[in-house]
Amino acid sequence: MTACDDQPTMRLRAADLRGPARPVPGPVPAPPSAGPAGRPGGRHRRTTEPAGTGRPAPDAPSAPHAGAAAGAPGTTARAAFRRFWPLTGGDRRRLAVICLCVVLAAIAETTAILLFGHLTDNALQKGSLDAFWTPAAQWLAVAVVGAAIAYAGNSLAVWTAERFVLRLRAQVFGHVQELPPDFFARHRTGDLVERLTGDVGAIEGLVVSGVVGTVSAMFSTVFFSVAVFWLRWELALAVFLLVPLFWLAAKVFSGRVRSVAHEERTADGAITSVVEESLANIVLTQSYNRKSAEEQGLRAEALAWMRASVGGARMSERYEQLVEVLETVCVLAVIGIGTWEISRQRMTVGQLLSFAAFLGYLYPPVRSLGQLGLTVTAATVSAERLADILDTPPAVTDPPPHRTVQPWPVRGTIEFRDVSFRYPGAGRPALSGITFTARPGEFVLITGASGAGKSTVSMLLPRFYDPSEGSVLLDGVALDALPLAFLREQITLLPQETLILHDTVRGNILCGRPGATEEEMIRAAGNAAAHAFVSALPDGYDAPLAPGTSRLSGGQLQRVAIARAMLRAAPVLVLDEPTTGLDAIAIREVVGPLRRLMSGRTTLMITHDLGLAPDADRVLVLDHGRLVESGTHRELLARGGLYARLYGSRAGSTLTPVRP
Ligand SMILES: Nc1ncnc2c1ncn2[C@@H]1O[C@H](COP(=O)(O)OP(=O)(O)OP(=O)(O)O)[C@@H](O)[C@H]1O
Repeated sequence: MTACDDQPTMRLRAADLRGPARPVPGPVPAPPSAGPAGRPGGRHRRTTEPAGTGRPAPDAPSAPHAGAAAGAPGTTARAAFRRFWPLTGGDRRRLAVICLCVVLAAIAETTAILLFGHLTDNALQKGSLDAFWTPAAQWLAVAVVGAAIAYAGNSLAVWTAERFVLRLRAQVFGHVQELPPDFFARHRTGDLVERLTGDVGAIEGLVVSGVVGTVSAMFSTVFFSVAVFWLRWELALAVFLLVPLFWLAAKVFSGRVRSVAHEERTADGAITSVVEESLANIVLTQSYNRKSAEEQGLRAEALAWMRASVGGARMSERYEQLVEVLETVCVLAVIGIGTWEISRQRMTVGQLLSFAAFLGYLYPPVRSLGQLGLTVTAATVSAERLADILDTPPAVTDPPPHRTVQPWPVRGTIEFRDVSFRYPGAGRPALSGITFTARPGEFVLITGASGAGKSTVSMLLPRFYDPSEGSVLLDGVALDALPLAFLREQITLLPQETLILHDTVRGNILCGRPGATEEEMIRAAGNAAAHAFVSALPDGYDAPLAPGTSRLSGGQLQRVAIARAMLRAAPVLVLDEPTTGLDAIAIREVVGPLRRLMSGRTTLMITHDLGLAPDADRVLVLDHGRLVESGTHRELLARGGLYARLYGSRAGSTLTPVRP
């Protein structure tokens, strides 16, 4: 699901903000084009289809498709509303103008219906053309002005709703980007995508469209109610006695809305996840003949979605049909009492038709108000899903101003001082009491068995996490006293998997230092031994790349990443298994550029491959999160401990040392 998928939803909702009027069903005629909104046959629809599904939304209890609000499970709709309302900050005046437009539109509709009654009694019934022209002209004028107001209000409403979505999505997306890696391990990407699209749109449905729709419904209800009481208060009273039935119906149905909404949102996210993960693993799928397994996975999620969707639609339809019956009861009551009144000459046909028309216009807003509870109940589901993201604190933040150390020209001394670290929720620490120093320009190689804690060391340097105990320092300054952006500018991280952006080769290299010149970029590519193969591409540096692209080999992609790191020119370099996944030939092509990249920088290289160990100024050996050996390659070999065993057991390194 993409942001674009929200568009029709938004448009539909905003276009319906005013709520189309609905003529009385059955034999009672309604004015042919009563109001400025010009929706005589229109069906009132406040809720929306589920974002991205393109499925039409039924009226009331289809609220599950519309839902929105905020907070952890159990949070009230009011708290949800309060949480997201501040995002309307810059648009309150516009909201006021939209509300004014809906009020004016309701007044225009009321006026139009009164003119219709007048025309019926004075022109139609008497067959007098003279009595036709003036009210007809007035009606036309009201219709034109009303149409202009409705257009202005709806256009503004669409714009305001979209701006809200823009802001909310930016807020959630901004927050997501600060979250620690373990958050992404706990949440499926597809589900997060769904939250950033469908759930964000649903919250707009509560906060912006919900407010405007409620104002519209309230004013319409008041105007049309006053009009029907003014026309025949006894008749109006009889009809109004039936109104609680509508509220009762809405209340009865609200119970199941929440669970259906939750099921549907979760199923939406699961489908997106399955599709996204399956496409990302297409090579695995094809090479291991997993096609039918993947299809079954999608089918299972799609069935869950179908069940939730059908359940929601059926519930909606039951509610819809019940309301139809209730409306018919009201209409029959009006016709019966009206016929009685006309037979007693206490009412004209024009008055009865106007009355019926007002009732036709009155039901949609009354229904809207009745549905509000359902909509809000469903809306909290999306809010809970977003709150799950927004309430997850970033693992690290900038230090408070009084603790912030001002930037300086960093030399690159890295110090781990008695560092211990446990991943959130993990049973045992990944690192225990690690102490070492890497001086400017030194090459420190960190090795150990799988799971020993090597990669965790690399996580602490750019502060993806802070140590549970002890501290990490840069040039003697604790990392948590540095502005995050400054700290991360000083460190270049080349993780195990080559990170490629969906961009051109140029864009991929320049993201190392966005302001760099073309010359600097080409020089970096040259030093990374990438210039030759990039130039040979049909589009050269403008060739598009994408994660998992097959356009370049693994070794070539790694060299693009090295060019990016070269351009960044940070004093500290962290290489996490820089040759993983590369064959011997590719590794040989990468080693030269790597050496140039490491030159003059403090380098921590995390690797199982000990081919470069003789080059290292120091080798650190980790075992079960502890630093068990530290020294040069020769010293550690001579010691005959874990390192000697690791070195002896290697099946033949692919990295070529400089020193023997
Ligand atoms: N996000 C996480 N949550 C909980 N535990 C984790 C997490 N990431 C790693 N661990 C655990 O922390 C320990 C150290 O993991 P780490 O990835 O640092 O080891 P490693 O030495 O780099 O292993 P490898 O060589 O296989 O990459 C392991 O026991 C691992 O299971």
